Amino acid sequence: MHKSPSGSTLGPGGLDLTQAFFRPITNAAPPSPTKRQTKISVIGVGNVGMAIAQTILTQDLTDELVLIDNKADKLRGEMLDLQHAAAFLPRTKIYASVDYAVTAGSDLCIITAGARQNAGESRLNLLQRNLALFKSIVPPLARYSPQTVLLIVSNPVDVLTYLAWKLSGFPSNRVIGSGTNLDSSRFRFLIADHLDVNAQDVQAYIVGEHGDSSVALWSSISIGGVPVLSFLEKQQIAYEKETLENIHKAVIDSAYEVISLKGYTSWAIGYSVASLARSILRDQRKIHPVSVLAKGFYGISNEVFLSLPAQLGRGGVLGVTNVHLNEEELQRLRDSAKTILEVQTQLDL
Ligand SMILES: NC(=O)C1=CN([C@@H]2O[C@H](COP(=O)(O)OP(=O)(O)OC[C@H]3O[C@@H](n4cnc5c(N)ncnc54)[C@H](O)[C@@H]3O)[C@@H](O)[C@H]2O)C=CC1
Ligand SMILES: CC(=O)C(=O)O
Repeated sequence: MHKSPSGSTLGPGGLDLTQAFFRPITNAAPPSPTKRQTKISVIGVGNVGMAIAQTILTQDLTDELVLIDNKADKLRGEMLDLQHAAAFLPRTKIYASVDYAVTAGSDLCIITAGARQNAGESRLNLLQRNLALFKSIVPPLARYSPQTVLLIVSNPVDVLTYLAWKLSGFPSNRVIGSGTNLDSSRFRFLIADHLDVNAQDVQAYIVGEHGDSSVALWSSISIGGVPVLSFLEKQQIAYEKETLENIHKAVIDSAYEVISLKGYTSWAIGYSVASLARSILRDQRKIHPVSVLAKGFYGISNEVFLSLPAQLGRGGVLGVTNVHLNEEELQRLRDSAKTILEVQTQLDL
């Protein structure tokens, strides 16, 4: 920028930017003082963080998007690359910094930073690698945004959600793990594919650990309002338990397969987390299977986070649905809680 002889600012080509010619809109109303800006911070700009960021942008879920990572060059590169799409996207201010001060006043902080699985590796194996990292991430986030909702995505997501709860000192309703929202989408896709219906018409939940001990709630599946298992039983159509188990196994194997093929998973988790961001920030009161403090539900007496169908809104978790579990599902859910608890006891807080 240069100055003209009159002292006004000159833009590219020496054009005087203060001339009326450059004011594209005249008599514009001043910005509304009552409009509340929404701010989302995404911590970690790897495959998952960027898939989430770009889905949030395309779905117009926030006024400000902040990116944080400890790799300054990659971070700036990702920020610029997204900013350069401004002409094709809803208007969103995008910032990036290695300094957590930029996250101040966030409504939602999404943590995706950390190590990911190698091919064939369990999520639970990542705990020690991501523990130290969370100790450096959660306290500054909580300090700069004391009213925020924390949404944890890094794995092992259930144990790290518990850790984030402890490190933040937040009430449990404001600390949520993305949990089995993704597994349930994979489940709905596979059921829909099997029955040749639309996945959006399939209501079906995977609960428990986001991982190998997850639990499929077969007894509560419905399609277009028709409860599947009781319908099949009443019609005396022998439903194959093995087919059902195979679908659940395919859900568990999904991430392993994608990781062995492309090295990581990203697009589905991007959409999954954007759906959670929408329900929280737009106070949708929608039910999602997400990782919540499970103590007191279904006979679970320990402080563990695992996925249950929960109602999400502006305050975070508004409640947990009283979905009916049969004896087998109940036992599997308690076993899943035990698996998570065993890993959690390795935490050195
Ligand atoms: N909960 C879920 O459903 C899913 C969870 N994940 C998990 O998400 C995490 C991220 O996966 P990817 O993005 O594929 O990994 P990635 O390796 O592509 O990205 C990780 C990012 O974290 C950053 N990072 C590392 N240490 C940091 C620190 N101290 N502060 C700030 N940033 C830091 C890295 O620089 C990198 O940009 C993994 O733990 C993975 O297992 C992945 C898919 C689904
Ligand atoms: C990596 C992972 O947790 C998933 O895609 O389910």
